[in-house]
Amino acid sequence: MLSPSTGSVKTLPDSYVWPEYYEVYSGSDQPSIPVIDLMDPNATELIIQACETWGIFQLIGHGIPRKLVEDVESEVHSLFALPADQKLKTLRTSGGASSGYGNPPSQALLPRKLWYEGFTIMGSPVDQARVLWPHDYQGFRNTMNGYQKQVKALVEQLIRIIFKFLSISKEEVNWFDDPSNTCNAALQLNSHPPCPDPTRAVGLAPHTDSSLFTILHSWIEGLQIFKDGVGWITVQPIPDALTMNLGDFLHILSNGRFVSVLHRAAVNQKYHRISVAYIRSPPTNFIVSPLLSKTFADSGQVPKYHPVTLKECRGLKAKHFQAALSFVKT
Ligand SMILES: C=C1C[C@]23C[C@H]1CC[C@H]2[C@@]12CCC[C@@](C)(C(=O)O1)[C@H]2[C@@H]3C(=O)O
Ligand SMILES: O=C(O)CCC(=O)C(=O)O
Ligand SMILES: [Fe+2]
Repeated sequence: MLSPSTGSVKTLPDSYVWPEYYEVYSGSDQPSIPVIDLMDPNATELIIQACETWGIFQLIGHGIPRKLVEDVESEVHSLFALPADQKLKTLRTSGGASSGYGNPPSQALLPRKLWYEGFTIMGSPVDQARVLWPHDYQGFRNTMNGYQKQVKALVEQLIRIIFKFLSISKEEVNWFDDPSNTCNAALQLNSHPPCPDPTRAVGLAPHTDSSLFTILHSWIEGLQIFKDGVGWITVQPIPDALTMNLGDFLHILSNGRFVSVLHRAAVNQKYHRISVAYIRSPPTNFIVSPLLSKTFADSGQVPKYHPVTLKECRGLKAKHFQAALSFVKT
């Protein structure tokens, strides 16, 4: 967690220095992640292909209005601009999956400090909004509610495409449409203020999301992904695109066919970078096993992972960081 004074700090304090950390692929042949137009008649095939090769792509033609995304940016900026003692009133209760201000669970026990502040919204944003702005919380609440609704519909549309491809039936995932389940999604707000020494500092540290699918918005460069055989590469933001990344649970469900992409956020000297992730997961106690669908199970594949719940997976992640999934391997 950043200290309140870091905005004006001229040199990077030692506690934020990550030695030999910032190696980014800089070859001129740097590959870039696929850009997919949801209105393209071949969108489904392109999405499946991108899930198999990259685990991440940029989506255009998604129908989420730019004005709404601009409003979200501006509300998130005002949240992080609040005085520290105000933000601390919403401090997350533990390292676990809860709402509020503080480092998210996979980032809670890292050896070095992050040039980063985070805020998690699970369920309705109203309780936290009331604490942050006791007299004027409607703006934040309405904007976040509106965005939550739209990204929820979009991410579920994509997950359905994938379930269909994996021949997973509605009955097998009846939790997916259960409206009483509010702990299966989080709006993760991330703030990376300008940093005096960006090549030695780290924003959100390397992780995979334990989600099915995540929708990520940021207008400023900073998201980096790890591509096998290439190394860390920077994702170039495209106006109006949303970045879609797969999480551990679609990786496990697909028996490793889809990539759960390792990613992190780099910081920069000039801009205050905000990013907003909508992370959609199964319910915490649902047991996910590879080849859930009978069609796939009958195809003679051997499961590469043990059945696992989201709860177990998050616990492993908090303890073992990127190595977490290796503990679930058969
Ligand atoms: C609903 C979620 C999803 C969480 C946990 C909980 C609230 C915060 C989310 C994140 C956000 C940052 C990366 C991550 C890996 C983390 O550390 O916290 C995510 C994690 C997950 O994907 O499991
Ligand atoms: O800031 C970014 O681009 C990455 C955010 C992210 O990975 C997350 O919130 O899970
Ligand atoms: Fe992430």
